[in-house]
Amino acid sequence: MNQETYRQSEFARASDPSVAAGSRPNAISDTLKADVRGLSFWYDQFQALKNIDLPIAEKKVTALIGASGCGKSTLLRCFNRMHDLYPGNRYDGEIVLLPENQNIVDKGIDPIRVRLKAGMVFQKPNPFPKSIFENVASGLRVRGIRDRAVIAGRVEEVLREAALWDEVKDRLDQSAYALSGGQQQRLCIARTLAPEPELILLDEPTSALDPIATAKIEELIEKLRDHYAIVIVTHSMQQAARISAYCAFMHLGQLVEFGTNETIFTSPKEKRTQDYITGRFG
Ligand SMILES: Nc1ncnc2c1ncn2[C@@H]1O[C@H](COP(=O)(O)OP(=O)(O)OP(=O)(O)O)[C@@H](O)[C@H]1O
Repeated sequence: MNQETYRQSEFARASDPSVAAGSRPNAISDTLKADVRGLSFWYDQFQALKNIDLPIAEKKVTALIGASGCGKSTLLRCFNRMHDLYPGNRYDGEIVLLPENQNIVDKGIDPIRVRLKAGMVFQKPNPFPKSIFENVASGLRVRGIRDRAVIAGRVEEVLREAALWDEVKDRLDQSAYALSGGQQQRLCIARTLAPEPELILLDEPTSALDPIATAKIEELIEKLRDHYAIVIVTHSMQQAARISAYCAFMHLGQLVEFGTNETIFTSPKEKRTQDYITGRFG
């Protein structure tokens, strides 16, 4: 265990007296970027998440898997407080962002600030009806950056990071809608990277794309994971196996099993996990 990981596990014990040393569920040896602790969530009367404990490792991909309706997207949306847009929705428990030790589902924390820290990319590419340049630049202006040279430099930087620069550098003023679906999705990823998020949330980011565009997004995720903590919802077991370091299998709002990619796909402990990954249900 490295020093930072040790410090964090000590922190987890110290800040949660109900968790005895060494008995914390789903403990991992990697440095944590976020820690979901006893998280429950309600859409009005309906409880969609039940007491979830889930560590999110820094600079790794964590995949949320499970049958339709099990709560994957609901959990992902808690990380950027998207549920706050609807009154009646309610969280209980914590998602602690580390190392700042901030519970991002605490009502006292401004959801807009949370969204700058946790950027989300959706199933269908959703660029703004603006130019390619403006799609990325608008994320910087939200952060209060006004200097045109700084904005132009950062736009180029993130378009390069999103592996899109070479394809768009000569047409930055064109509408984002003129791009292919795969390019639009990489533009949405660039837009998410612009304000320098701490966490990247991907909700089935390739489900609307063809195999070639999917491969490009997966290549991109493999590069981004060197720099960011990434949480991805995917229905593709092959995709989860290819790109994730950790997997969380969910069922009916509960986290049934969490482990390294290798454990989940080769020797899951729970029969329900085994049945799902082998295609026996879902
Ligand atoms: N806005 C909402 N209001 C009420 N219930 C909702 C809402 N959104 C989702 N649900 C319910 O919460 C549960 C979890 O849904 P969620 O979309 O998180 O599942 P999922 O695992 O992401 O499914 P899928 O793989 O089909 O996207 C489901 O029972 C769903 O019907």
